Amino acid sequence: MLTEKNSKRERALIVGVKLITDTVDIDNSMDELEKLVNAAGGVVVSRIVQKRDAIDTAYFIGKGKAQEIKNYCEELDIELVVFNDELSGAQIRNLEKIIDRKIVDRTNLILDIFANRAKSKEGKLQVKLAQLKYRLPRLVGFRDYLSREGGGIGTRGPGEQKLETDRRHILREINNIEKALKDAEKARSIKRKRREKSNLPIVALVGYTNAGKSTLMNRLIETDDKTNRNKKVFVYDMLFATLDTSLRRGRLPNGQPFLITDTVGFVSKLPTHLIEAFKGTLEEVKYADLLLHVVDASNSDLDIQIKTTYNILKELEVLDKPIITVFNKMDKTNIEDLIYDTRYVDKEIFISSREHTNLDELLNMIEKSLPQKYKKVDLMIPYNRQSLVNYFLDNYEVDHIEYLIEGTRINLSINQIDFERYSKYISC
Ligand SMILES: Nc1nc2c(ncn2[C@@H]2O[C@H](COP(=O)(O)OP(=O)(O)OP(=O)(O)O)[C@@H](O)[C@H]2O)c(=O)[nH]1
Ligand SMILES: [Mg+2]
Repeated sequence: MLTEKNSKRERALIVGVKLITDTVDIDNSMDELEKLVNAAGGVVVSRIVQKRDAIDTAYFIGKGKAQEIKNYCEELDIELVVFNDELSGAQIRNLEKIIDRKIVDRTNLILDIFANRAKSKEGKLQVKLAQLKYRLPRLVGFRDYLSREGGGIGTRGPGEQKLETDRRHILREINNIEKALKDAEKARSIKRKRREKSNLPIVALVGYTNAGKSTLMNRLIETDDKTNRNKKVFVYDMLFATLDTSLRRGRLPNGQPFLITDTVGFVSKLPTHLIEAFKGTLEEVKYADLLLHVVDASNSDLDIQIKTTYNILKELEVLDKPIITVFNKMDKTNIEDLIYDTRYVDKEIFISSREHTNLDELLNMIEKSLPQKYKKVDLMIPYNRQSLVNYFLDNYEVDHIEYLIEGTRINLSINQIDFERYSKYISC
């Protein structure tokens, strides 16, 4: 059943619990957990779903089931058991005692993927902070397998030995990282101020992981002819391909340039510490004029994607911004088959970034939804008003500049205030 390549990967069993009161589609949630295991470099050999009235405080799934899992692990040569929910330190310890395998919960798995993927210094610090906060109340539970040989999934990130030192040391480290992140935030706000001077409207791409945000970003930047400064972003069929925010330029049908920012994808039950830690990076969303909420229309559970994103946007306090819900991957599904809770969708559009379907319509919608703060103008500035040219060069992205006999001709998009102030220089 396993391929050559898979045989070197850690073999995992995934375990989910469906409570009687749960409304989530457990199969879909387990499919996602399997993808998360793959993204962490493991291979899922088997899965178990248990229906319960309530969670078992000591063992999460109950002692009998844990014993069953132990036998399963021996039979199928499984090294790792991954739970679809967050476990307490005591539950991890108890389960490890019975199952005698590494126990990783969903939170730790996601943190592990992030730890492996983070590239920027800030990204690494953010993940490390979330990991330390997750591990702090679970130190005792973790001691056992962190000291085991091998490491692997669930053990990467902050140095294992460090976790073996005392709580106070970890608290001090958390403190230091928080300070370093504050500094990084300051640096980012300086950069942002510089960008704000360019006065370009900002469109932020948000949504569930693997929905196609980066693919759409690459399509949108193709609208700008100055492509040499517009590097494409990374697209991959894997959860959490994008971890760092990036900013590129696009152009609306009316010629107005705009900035697009891609962000880290969301997933259901995203660890709170991680959201907390990533709030700095996600803050870019706060400065956007418009949000494009990208949804993978081909996924069977649209509501999970939509509500997860909605809740995170709510936490970031950005729900008052205009939002267009972009149903992507329409090449894989039909509009009639889409079932979702319309309460979370205001304006919507159905596209395929891969097949370039309906992108023009999307650009028109973006144009209409962006606050009309900017107007494209062609100005002729006499030579005795050269300081004005300098003002435009310093404060705006100038599309074109030409020095003619009668003065400086300059093409650019300006805000409403400047439009009124300098309307007498408009040449056409
Ligand atoms: N069929 C189809 N596949 C698409 C479409 N758009 C994106 N994809 C594929 O979906 C996968 C994920 O695309 P990304 O653009 O990396 O998704 P993302 O939302 O940026 O994902 P993260 O960065 O992981 O959050 C890739 O394999 C894309 O090729 C589409 O319109 N149709
Ligand atoms: Mg991406």
